[in-house]
Amino acid sequence: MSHVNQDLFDRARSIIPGGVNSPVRAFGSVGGTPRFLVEAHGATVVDAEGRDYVDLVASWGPAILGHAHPEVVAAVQEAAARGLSFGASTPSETELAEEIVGRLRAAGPSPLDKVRLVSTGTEATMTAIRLARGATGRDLLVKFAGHYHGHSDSLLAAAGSGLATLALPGSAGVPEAVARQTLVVPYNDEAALEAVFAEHGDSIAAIITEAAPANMGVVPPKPGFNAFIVDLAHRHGALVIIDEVLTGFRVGPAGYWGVSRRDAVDYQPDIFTFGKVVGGGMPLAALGGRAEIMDLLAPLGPVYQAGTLSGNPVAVAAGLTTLRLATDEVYSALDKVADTVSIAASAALTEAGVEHVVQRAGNLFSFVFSAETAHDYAAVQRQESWRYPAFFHSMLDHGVSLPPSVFEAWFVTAAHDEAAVSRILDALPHAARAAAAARPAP
Ligand SMILES: Cc1ncc(COP(=O)(O)O)c(C=O)c1O
Ligand SMILES: NCC(=O)CCC(=O)O
Repeated sequence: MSHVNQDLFDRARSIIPGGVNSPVRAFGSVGGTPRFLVEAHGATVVDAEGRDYVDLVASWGPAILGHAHPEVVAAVQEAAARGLSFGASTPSETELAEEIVGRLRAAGPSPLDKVRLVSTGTEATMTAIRLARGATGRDLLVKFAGHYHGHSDSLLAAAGSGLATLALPGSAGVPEAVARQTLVVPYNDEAALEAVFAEHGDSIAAIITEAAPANMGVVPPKPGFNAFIVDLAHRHGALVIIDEVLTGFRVGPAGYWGVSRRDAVDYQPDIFTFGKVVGGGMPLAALGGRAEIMDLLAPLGPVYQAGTLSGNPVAVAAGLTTLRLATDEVYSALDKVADTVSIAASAALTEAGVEHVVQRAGNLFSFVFSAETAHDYAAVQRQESWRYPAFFHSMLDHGVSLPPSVFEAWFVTAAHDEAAVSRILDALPHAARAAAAARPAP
């Protein structure tokens, strides 16, 4: 038995808190040794012991074309050879902004006129909130329980992703005065949202929502819920921030907003946030909205936002090339892989007698170990989540890397070809039987 991953983890833990630079990587809720990755191509990741896995994490979303797509790598190499960072405007950042705006416009009348590039999803949502507060002159923010919008102070209350995995209600270090400015509402609950607006409507700057939540597992909005949010907020003079950091340009060419339009659901939010796919695997994210809101940002307006590495030319090259390669055919391929894998996983769980529901939003999906579809964070938390570690480790033993938490979506890529999918399908029955045999901790 090789101990390379364990040795690397021990060494990392002695010098990096928890051995990781982002908590979700630590295998905290599934146990065992995180795989230290050294390479990734297409649908495959390779660990430091030389073992390869079919990857269903996709760098938590960005790798929509698969890892190290040759054209993306070539674009990055070319850009790098011309200079890593200038701290000045470049032609390509305007091209990327045009590509983002154009994608939404192609899907219908769009509230996205202007875009600013930043480096992480956290920065995008943090800036969006500041902008909403600047635009409205109000302080309160409404977010939904189980949604994750990055790790800025205002957004860690009842957050999904790593906080769900580690069962943390929020974070230490957030000043009470800041925490009080965030009101948390159960998701998909129109009455609860109306009650919050009835009480605080005059003071609410914005509601922020994941376009389709995928950080407590996947919990799609009920039909019309996003439109309801926008209508209610606008009636009270509040703005709506649609967070598409995870869904944007992954579930469709115009993100989940575009998917909703295809289903004849129209809503016009005020600010969008994007990340992950838009940077093609490099640190790049964006926020955008109507011109009169975006022009409140410095240097035109009074809302300050900046970044030494914002619009970094190497990251822009990765993002622009990725988006240009992410054609309608790519999105159809992703949908098909998502269908095949989710149906097969469900069949395997049924065959093994494990109660579960497939939760799905576009090509994003996950499973709750429960008899009922989950519409909110409380329902997701009620599932038999103790079944997941056995399921996860069985998949890993059979060469498939899943997100190491039941509270995360599974990510497919356009590089999941027949061979990759058949490896997943072969692994599933074993994992389903392991989930069936699992028992809750005493
Ligand atoms: C919906 C959503 N918003 C924001 C973020 C934060 O992005 P980042 O990790 O790039 O800061 C994430 C994921 O990390 C996310 O899934
Ligand atoms: N769904 C979880 C994420 O997207 C976050 C990844 C991270 O925080 O490392």
